[in-house]
Amino acid sequence: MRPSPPRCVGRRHLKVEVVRHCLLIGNSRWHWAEYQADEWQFCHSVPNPLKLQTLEAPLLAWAAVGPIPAGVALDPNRRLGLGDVPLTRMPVWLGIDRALAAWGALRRAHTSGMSSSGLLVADAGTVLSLTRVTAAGDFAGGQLVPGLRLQLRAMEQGTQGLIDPGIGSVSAEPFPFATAEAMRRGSLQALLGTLLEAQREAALPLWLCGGDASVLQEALSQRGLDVVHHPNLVLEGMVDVHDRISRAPSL
Ligand SMILES: Nc1ncnc2c1ncn2[C@@H]1O[C@H](COP(=O)(O)OP(=O)(O)OP(=O)(O)O)[C@@H](O)[C@H]1O
Ligand SMILES: CC(C)(CO)[C@@H](O)C(=O)NCCC(=O)O
Repeated sequence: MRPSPPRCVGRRHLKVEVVRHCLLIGNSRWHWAEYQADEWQFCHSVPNPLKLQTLEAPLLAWAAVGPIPAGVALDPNRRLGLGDVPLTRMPVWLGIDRALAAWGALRRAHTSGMSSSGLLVADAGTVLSLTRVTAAGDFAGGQLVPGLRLQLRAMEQGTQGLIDPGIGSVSAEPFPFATAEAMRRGSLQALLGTLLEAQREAALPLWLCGGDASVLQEALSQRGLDVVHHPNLVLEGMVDVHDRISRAPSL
């Protein structure tokens, strides 16, 4: 997708290409797609309203599941909603990040000839969302479970004796002695169990994205389950949806 032709400034051969952005406001972090030098790159930051003010050009598109800080001016005409995502049978309450991840995966599957059946898409973010889609693009339900970091935080908040050890490497020991290690191992096991069981029940290829995807992919592969790992499915889906909208003839 090429968002706009490069702007020519001054002499005929001097081209200045404006960097363009899409933004997904997540529950904890902000996720950016950046178009520069003919390619899209993806990065993740803490919520960063200041960056919005310093962009060279207005956002191409944005969406949000997390809070939009007061005073942040985002163009409502550039906001993507469920109606923009070419999936069917989506309930109105579905999170836009789930729809975009599912669309990103389905699109990739079509392109690579992997779409004979449906897909199970896991977005391992603040909440790990599982979203099932049919090969025809129908939303077909899912599951939601607290993500790794949220589980650790919840254990501190809900108890007297536990302290959130923060994200860090998870020990290979299945039954660690140390509390912090036991919390991390237990939280990872909860996600692995959810994914293994869901994949078994759905009998569909499992696609994985989100902040905890790489640690999960490695652990799943050790347990004999190969997943399709593309960390930025949500942003890829968003860029594609924006591309379709901007190419569509206006009425
Ligand atoms: N620098 C980081 N800051 C926060 N979380 C991180 C970081 N690096 C990896 N993670 C992991 O990423 C997970 C959060 O995933 P991600 O950033 O994709 O989602 P999010 O923006 O927090 O939420 P959403 O799912 O709404 O997009 C956490 O469980 C955490 O373990
Ligand atoms: C499930 C989350 C929190 C995942 O980010 C988000 O997609 C959301 O707020 N969804 C709304 C409820 C739903 O998707 O069923």
